Amino acid sequence: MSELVPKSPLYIHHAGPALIETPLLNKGTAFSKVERTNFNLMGLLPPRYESIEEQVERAYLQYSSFKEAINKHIYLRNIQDSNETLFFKLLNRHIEEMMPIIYTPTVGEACERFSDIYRSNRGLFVSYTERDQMDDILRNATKRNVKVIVVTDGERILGLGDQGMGGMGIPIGKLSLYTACGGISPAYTLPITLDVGTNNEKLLNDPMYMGERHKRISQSAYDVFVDQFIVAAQKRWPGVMIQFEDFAQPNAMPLLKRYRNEVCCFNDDIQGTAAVAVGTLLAACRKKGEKLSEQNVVFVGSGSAGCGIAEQIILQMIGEGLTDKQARGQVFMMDRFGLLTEGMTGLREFQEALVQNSTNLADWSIDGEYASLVDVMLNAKPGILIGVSGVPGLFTEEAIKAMHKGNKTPIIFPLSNPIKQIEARPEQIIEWTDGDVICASGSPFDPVQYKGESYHIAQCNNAYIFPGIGLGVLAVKAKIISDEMLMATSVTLADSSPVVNTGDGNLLPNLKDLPELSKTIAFNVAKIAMEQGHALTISDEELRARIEKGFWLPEYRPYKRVSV
Ligand SMILES: O=C([O-])CC(=O)C(=O)O
Ligand SMILES: [Mg+2]
Repeated sequence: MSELVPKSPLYIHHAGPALIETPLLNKGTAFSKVERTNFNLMGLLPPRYESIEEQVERAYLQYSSFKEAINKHIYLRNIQDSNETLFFKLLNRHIEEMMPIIYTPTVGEACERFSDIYRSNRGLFVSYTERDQMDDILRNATKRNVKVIVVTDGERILGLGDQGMGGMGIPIGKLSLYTACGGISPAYTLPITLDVGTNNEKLLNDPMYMGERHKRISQSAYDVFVDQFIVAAQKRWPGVMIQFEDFAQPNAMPLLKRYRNEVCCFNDDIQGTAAVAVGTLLAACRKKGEKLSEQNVVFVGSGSAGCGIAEQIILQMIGEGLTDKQARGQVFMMDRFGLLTEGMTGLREFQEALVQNSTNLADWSIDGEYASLVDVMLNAKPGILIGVSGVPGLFTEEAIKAMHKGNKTPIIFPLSNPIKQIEARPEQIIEWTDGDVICASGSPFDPVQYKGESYHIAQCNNAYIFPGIGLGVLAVKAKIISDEMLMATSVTLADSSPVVNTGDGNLLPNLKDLPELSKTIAFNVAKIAMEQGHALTISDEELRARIEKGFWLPEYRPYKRVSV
């Protein structure tokens, strides 16, 4: 359809080699004869004129010649750094195959080996030692009209811990999905890494490591530095949306609290993961014909992601009629010491609100001093188990079997990424429950074959959520991102569950349907933003038209030269 609509020309200054070397503008062999003449490109390209379709075909052949996922990743990143339109066309064509390559799980390895596989620059590296030049650094961004920033400090990359400057792979991967699935033009996106050092000894001792070679700076210096960055970014691109990504627990929640009412921002690991988890849980409960508020829920992992999901579940349960106290009584948080209970010391503020009180546990029988996962399974008889620990193997056979004994068709989500950090693999969970389970994971898995049946594993990943948030925020220029806007994303996701809607099919929409889902999420997010007075007010038709018209598609536009 889009091919049939004549594209309006883009007026550009670049010409000659500089044009071919600008990834946002480069068309490679697709530059027409007229363009090659007008922009001084004659002789710089092989003589044949190709369509983007032909370019995609060649790129896919080259891509397929690589066996290892990391080499495929390097190849795709190279295309992205030389021709963004082609990169996104290729990605759109093969999203199911390529998402695990540009995103989790392969992006985890790309972060761990960032310095080894480094090819060319993308985004901004804002390092602590260069903080006096912050404004200059931001001015150097090759994109002038930035609307979405994903920023990390590399301290908690997926479940892989501190990757220092190598964490940059994550903002790059997330923003690729903003474009591929959320239609945000790559001209509007900017990945940023705040390099404040690393406590990863392996990196500090690695001669190849390209980041700042010192331990992470002190908390007080860190707070001032992040503040300086947020202020500078808002000054450079007023109203820019900022997604905090993969910050470690001690900083993630405080940063969110500090900025969420001041600037348009959210934390993907706390709020994005909570939104996708609640949306997927709502769909799973509807599939069972039950309510979320009827379930006991157990978390393995009580960091900011786990507690973020727990609070969102509690809100949902309250919405379904429970009191706050009743809802909290149904949510059980475990960390490395066992179940979080009243009176435990050393808990963070956001964990304090989620401890179990002793009256609730009065009739529990447990083996040791603290309740183990098996104890919790046997006593709480949860319908839902969620893993956000980053520790592989924590869902043991004994615990899963104990859960299944107390609950028919349990809902089990091992969400830790990448795959090597997962609490239990889907095929194990299916075997231990004899196939009587609803399972979703954070990273992608092939369908599991068990006793002649095929089990599709939903990928309960915040990628279902954040592209739509960005699209909605941009459509109405939202000033902040409220809890209600996030809640709307969960409900939208649950409402688009194929199995809920048709009684058949998967728990979550297919990845190739993400652009359409993002548009619906964007519409619902923007509506709430307008209702709450966080955005400009426009009619539904206008909103729909903006989302549709603003949705960037990877097609080459004709170029005209800016006359000087
Ligand atoms: O990046 C992903 O796949 C999901 C996520 O935010 C995380 O695990 O930190
Ligand atoms: Mg993350």
